[in-house]
Amino acid sequence: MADETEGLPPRNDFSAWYNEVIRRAEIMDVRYPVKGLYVWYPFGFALRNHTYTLLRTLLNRDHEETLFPLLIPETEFMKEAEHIKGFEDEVYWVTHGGLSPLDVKLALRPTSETAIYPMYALWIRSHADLPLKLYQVVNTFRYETKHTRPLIRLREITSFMESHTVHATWDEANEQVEYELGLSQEFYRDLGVPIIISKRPDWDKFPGADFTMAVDAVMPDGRTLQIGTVHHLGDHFSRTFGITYEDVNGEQQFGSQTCYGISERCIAAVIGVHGDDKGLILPATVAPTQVVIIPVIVGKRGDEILAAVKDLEKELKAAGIRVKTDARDMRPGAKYYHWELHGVPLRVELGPRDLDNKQLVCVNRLGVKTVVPRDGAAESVKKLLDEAHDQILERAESHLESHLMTAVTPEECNEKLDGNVVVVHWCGCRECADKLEELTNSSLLGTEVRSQYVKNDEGTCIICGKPGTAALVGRSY
Ligand SMILES: Nc1ncnc2c1ncn2[C@@H]1O[C@H](COS(=O)(=O)NC(=O)[C@@H](N)CS)[C@@H](O)[C@H]1O
Ligand SMILES: [Zn+2]
Repeated sequence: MADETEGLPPRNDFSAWYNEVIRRAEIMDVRYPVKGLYVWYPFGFALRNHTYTLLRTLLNRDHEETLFPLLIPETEFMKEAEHIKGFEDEVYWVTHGGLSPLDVKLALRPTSETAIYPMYALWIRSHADLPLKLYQVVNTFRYETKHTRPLIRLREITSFMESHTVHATWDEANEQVEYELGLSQEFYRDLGVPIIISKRPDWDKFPGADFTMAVDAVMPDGRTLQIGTVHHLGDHFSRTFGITYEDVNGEQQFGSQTCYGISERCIAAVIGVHGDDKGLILPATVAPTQVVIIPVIVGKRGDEILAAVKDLEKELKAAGIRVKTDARDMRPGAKYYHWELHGVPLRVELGPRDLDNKQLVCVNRLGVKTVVPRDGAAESVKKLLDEAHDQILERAESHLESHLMTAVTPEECNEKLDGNVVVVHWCGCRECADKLEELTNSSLLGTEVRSQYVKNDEGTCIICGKPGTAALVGRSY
């Protein structure tokens, strides 16, 4: 598929590196003839499926999966005023069936509130029907006008996980917001991606929501990537769509709702946060191939080595490890290059000396070499895969920590914003935020900041000097 000889651009030229690694590591093909729509290569799709299997495992603890239609009638889509305002210039419309114009035009879902909530209104009658917690993983469509980019900003979001829950009270919905934030923390820890959670300012919340909690990653260039959002919808949508239930006293009450979204940006974060100059570095939790065995054929013992490699592969497979053997007739170095580009967490070399010494030489994707006994290979490999995960998480955490700054003046903030995220204090008023954004060409990302590297403390507003609280400022994708 892709020519493997020339190297990748250096990672500090992140945009060029990212575009090239998406192609060379066979994640997505960007040549599809519609802007913002991309094609999954099989390797990328395998990575996507392992990632979403992990996400479904976490969601299935207290949600059920379902599937709603793609097309939303204009009559439903246009019901919630805020929602329309927020999406009217992003939504695609279907106006014809064949040659005949449709009497009601149909929206391609940009997100599915207006498809799901009319059905929730039919399903929910009594408090006994609550809480209702469903999710779906679907493609959604947004006519993005900003720069589109594979996995990061698509016009067809191919892997849009959206969870929609209904509760008896505002507080119970709020507990669900906290639950989904905890789920995000676990999901991203399993991906080795450190996150910062914050409350988006009012002008940036999801259209129709009470408030939005956002999950941000910091990419190598210091720009943030919003890799998840949890919205407390209050009863805005339940009033619009008539989602009511009979409470224990026989009274009709409006439901309180949340919705939660994660797209393939989670994969962009794995690629961006972990990679290096040689290509992808994949966490073993989602790597399509976790281990590659490289037979080192020297002299006349080729058959013996290949037989030993076959046994080893069989043993690792039987232990549930996703393993491949690369017995191609090419230089070991060229093989290493290929598997490093594809981010394989662990390489196992087996040559004549290793045969005689009944050992395996294991090298993880960060280059850490360990010699282990051939006996008990599956256990040793699983342990090395866990250690490799800890190492890439530690590497990512220290990158995040070193790219989180503080500033007390707009000038200082402006200086430090290059390649970093900055924590300031902000009084909470829009004017000061606008001023800061204008002075520093950045966005005020959020308050109530939750990260082990950020003190969510009080201070004086960076613009007006009035009492303020910690706020995250950054440039985002
Ligand atoms: N054009 C896009 N391409 C890729 N991912 C996107 C795009 N637009 C949004 N996302 C991701 O999708 C997540 C959810 O989108 S959202 O608009 O914030 N929230 C919703 O749509 C809610 N209905 C929750 S499902 C965002 O946090 C962001 O990570
Ligand atoms: Zn202020």
